[in-house]
Amino acid sequence: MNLFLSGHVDAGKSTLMGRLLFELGRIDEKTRKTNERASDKLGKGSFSWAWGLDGTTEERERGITMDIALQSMMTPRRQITILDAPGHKDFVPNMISGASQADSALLVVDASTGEFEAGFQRGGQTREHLLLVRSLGVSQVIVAINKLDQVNWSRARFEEICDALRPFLVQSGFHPSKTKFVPVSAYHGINLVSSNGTEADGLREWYKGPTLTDLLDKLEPPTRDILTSLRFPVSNVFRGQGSYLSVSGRICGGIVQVGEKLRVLPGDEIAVVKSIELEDESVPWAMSGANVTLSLTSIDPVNVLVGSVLCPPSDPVPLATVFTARIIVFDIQVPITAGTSFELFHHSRDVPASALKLLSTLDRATGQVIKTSPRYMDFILVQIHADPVPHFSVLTKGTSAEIQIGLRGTHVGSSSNTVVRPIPLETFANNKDMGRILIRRGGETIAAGVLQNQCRKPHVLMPSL
Ligand SMILES: Nc1nc2c(ncn2[C@@H]2O[C@H](COP(=O)(O)OP(=O)(O)OP(=O)(O)O)[C@@H](O)[C@H]2O)c(=O)[nH]1
Repeated sequence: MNLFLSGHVDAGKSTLMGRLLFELGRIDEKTRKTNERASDKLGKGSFSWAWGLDGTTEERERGITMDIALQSMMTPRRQITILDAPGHKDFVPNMISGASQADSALLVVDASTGEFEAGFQRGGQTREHLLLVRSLGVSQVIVAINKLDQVNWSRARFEEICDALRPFLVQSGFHPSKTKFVPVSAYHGINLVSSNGTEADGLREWYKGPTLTDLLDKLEPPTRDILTSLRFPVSNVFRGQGSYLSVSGRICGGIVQVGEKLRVLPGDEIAVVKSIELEDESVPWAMSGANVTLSLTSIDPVNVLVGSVLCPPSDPVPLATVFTARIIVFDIQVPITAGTSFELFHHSRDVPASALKLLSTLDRATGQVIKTSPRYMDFILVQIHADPVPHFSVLTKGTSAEIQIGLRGTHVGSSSNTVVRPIPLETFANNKDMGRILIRRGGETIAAGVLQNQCRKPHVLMPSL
């Protein structure tokens, strides 16, 4: 399973995972001691557990996670790949890339006084992460209520936080039966694998439920579509051993085998799979859902980028610059209108785009069309009279709608011309993993959606606007 670790900045995600990996035997005592000594030296002793995950020097010096760190662990019944996402607002795009590879989520919240509230208020990362994760198809979430040692293991505080989160989780689309809460102290390693020991006395007085590991062990394994054509969106590109080019990411459909020829989209290049690495082991094949690294030959590295999609030459993903999508608008202040510009996120790719047309509004619960074909005059009237009633041509918070989206051009070299480059996009009906998009504006996620269909357009040169 791919477990997406999320939460507000400093909630204790890296500490929790570092400690859990240690308790489960993935980090040995020697490494732990080395991390402890090195973090003490930098005056960051409290981050020693996080060092198991925060790998780069900058991350360690700043004490924050910036990129997606991958780790794996075994609980008694599950093999879990952890995607540790950055909690800091500036790194939400990295987080989206991680969330789009996940099957389930572990949300860490800080129970200390005022901290949960800061993360949960509007603009806090707890809300945004939950919405994003659900929009990207994750339906199971475990909420670890952390740092309970700081509030004397208060049962009232634990329940207060559960009560605040429950309605929000339901509103965001998580089914209550797939939402679990667990009290923990990551730093002291309490209730991660066990709640034994005198330090956990305060917790045991009122809590007899499962540990975090028990809950991880009971996550429902996702179904994998292995009968569809291979879809491999590239989330990282690096030089591998020898002269090979390595790409990593999650297989979003089908099976990949060593020796297979794959088309790299966008483009006409064909690469050959030299080897496949899964969980640090070389394997002859891997299937949908696995996070793998592929070594490629016969390919010029300039043709493979983060966001490229690898697929069989006989069944390529369609390329598009214009397409329709069904979206749900998040809690926004400035409405979306025809012409609104934004950043479109699709797996690890983000491109400038805009809403070309608002086609219809939909009932959020049933998906039924409420209104279609808005007239342009309606839009003008709304603007002139500043009509406060949410109108079809203006998408306000909470609305669901079908819209047409067009990619915008990017400048090429020093010329004033912009090029609209088509990107590989597959409909949600064809492949659920490949058909999801997120829309962000000014550093804030304003909507999430699924792809309905693509309008194929030739690769065109457009004058800059
Ligand atoms: N008292 C106490 N402190 C904790 C606990 N868990 C984490 N901390 C402290 O909280 C601080 C932040 O922990 P991190 O693990 O770096 O937090 P994070 O959520 O990974 O932060 P980002 O990577 O910046 O998003 C560190 O000083 C930890 O020692 C806990 O259970 N109890």
